[in-house]
Amino acid sequence: MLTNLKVDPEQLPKRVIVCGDPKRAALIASKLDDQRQIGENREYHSYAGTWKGVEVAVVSHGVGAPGAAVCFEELAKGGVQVIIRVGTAGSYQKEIETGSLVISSAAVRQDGLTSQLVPAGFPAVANRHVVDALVQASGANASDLKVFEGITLTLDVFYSGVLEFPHKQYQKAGVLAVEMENTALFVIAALRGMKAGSILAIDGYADADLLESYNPHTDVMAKAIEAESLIALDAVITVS
Ligand SMILES: O=P(O)(O)O[C@H]1O[C@H](CO)[C@@H](O)[C@H]1O
Ligand SMILES: O=c1cc[nH]c(=O)[nH]1
Repeated sequence: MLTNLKVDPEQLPKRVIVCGDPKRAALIASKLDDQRQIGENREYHSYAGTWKGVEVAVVSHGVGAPGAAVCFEELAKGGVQVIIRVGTAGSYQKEIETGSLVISSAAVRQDGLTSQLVPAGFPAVANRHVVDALVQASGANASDLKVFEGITLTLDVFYSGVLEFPHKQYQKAGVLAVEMENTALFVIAALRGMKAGSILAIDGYADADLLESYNPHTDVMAKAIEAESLIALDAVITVS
């Protein structure tokens, strides 16, 4: 039994969709055939079923890299081979508007977790086959939504303290979006031999004021999350 997920590895499919929010996990899982819950403990809610005839799991990892890392490590222990994160993020570029999608090709390691796992120069990169599969699946599922591909940033901070967010320098460097778990996913996947990728629905422009207007519970976001979920499900079953 996987200790924190409380999932029996024998019941765990080798292809997994992960997301922060347990309710989003339930929503994505509801699209599967033969859907069943295979675990529930803390923020980790796990489901299994089939998508277009292929066994897939959906697991929530909560907010932030350390808790998510526990999830990703236990999925690796359970024999998982392909993981795609279906997340939300703030935009770093004005042309990437609310409701757009971003496929992360790599993530800047501004989190604390990965610096305790690997040296500073170790890259956090998505698997190229997973990125390709996400781009391919976007063609069929994104319809009128704009889809971007590029570097994202992972931060530990959601509400700032007395220090300023590092948004401006990364906006200038061409980073597309900011979220809180991609580096943990990409580094742990590299260490444990899993293929990982991430697609993000944009919930606003990330400047110092974003958190005052932050609202991921709108119709525009629901549409983007629906589209990215279908894209990720199609992609996760095509990666070999
Ligand atoms: O929507 P999820 O997948 O949780 O992703 C983003 O949303 C959370 C912050 O509200 C963080 O977990 C961040 O990475
Ligand atoms: O970390 C996050 C997640 C969503 N939106 C943000 O602005 N930041």
